[in-house]
Amino acid sequence: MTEDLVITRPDDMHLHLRDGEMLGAVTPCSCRDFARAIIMPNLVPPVTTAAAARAYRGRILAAVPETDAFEPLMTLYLTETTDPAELKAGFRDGIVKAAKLYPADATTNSDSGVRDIRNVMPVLERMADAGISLLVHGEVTDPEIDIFDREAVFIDHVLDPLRKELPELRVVLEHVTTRNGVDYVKSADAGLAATLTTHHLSLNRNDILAGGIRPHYYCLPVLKREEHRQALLAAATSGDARFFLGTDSAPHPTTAKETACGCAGMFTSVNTMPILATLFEQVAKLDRIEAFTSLNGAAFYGLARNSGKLHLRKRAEPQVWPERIRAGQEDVTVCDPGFPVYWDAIEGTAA
Ligand SMILES: NC(=O)N[C@@H](CC(=O)O)C(=O)O
Ligand SMILES: [Zn+2]
Ligand SMILES: [Zn+2]
Repeated sequence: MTEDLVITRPDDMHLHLRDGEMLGAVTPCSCRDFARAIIMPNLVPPVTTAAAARAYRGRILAAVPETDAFEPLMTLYLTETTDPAELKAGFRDGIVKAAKLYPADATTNSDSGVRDIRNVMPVLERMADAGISLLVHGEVTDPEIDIFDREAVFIDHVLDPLRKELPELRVVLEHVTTRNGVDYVKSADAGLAATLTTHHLSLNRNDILAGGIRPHYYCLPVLKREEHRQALLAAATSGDARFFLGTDSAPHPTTAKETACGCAGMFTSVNTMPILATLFEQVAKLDRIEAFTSLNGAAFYGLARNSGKLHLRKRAEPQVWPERIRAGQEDVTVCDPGFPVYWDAIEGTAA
């Protein structure tokens, strides 16, 4: 049985590549299937200047295998002291594609993030004028708010008022995890889009907690109920151009996940495309996978469509990936989607 689906080479519009040995280990995993990626700036210290973004881009390119072509699209980490002129200059030079808003302490390496959105309004106004997109980790950090409600509360209390005040600001609600988030994006006329992750499309909160606690399924925003996963899958497979793939592949050493207080993040860049082909096939929407992974995101960012192709091939036997990938002295555990995957991503042509 050979069923080949040939699609435009995908882009990953939300990716963590880290730095050092981890960067060296995980970058080739993204290059295999993806032509470009929006690179998250939450390094330690964070990427807050155009010069730091340029240097980081150089380190990423040095980790790209010679046989691959991969374009890192850099972002700046917004802080309460971000200089709008610096951001605009980086954008004008083409090195900076967007700025990322992390509410302080919302997620991995977000302690330099924004404590009060009022404090960055002057930067956001300049971004709106210049057409620079704001990418948001959309969760409030108030300890009074239940962790499963933090995205919905962020939308109501932060995002919606912000968009009313600055309707021209282009916003990506990153890793949207709830029906509320999907409905909110759909309700907007223009200038609002959302990325959807591999793991939020594949898994729900039972996968973390039922039958034993599974630290490899812990990520932020945390996995939600099945009804939310269904809403995300419906959005991803709808063809609606406001929804596109951002894997949020976020590698942490296995030792930092399998511990009493484990890090948030799943490593999915290796197997995202086969997992997505399986999910889209399950709902008879394989014809929509190209829009979701390869067309919608590029259109939002005003990028040309990739000329390379990716072949997705149906297999007789389920896929087996290495359980872990070595990264220097550490290793990273590959995300197990929890269902058999009968697709391969093969013969990616770069050109
Ligand atoms: N998604 C995650 O669970 N973790 C990300 C940060 C983020 O995207 O929020 C990371 O950098 O580890
Ligand atoms: Zn995030
Ligand atoms: Zn992320």
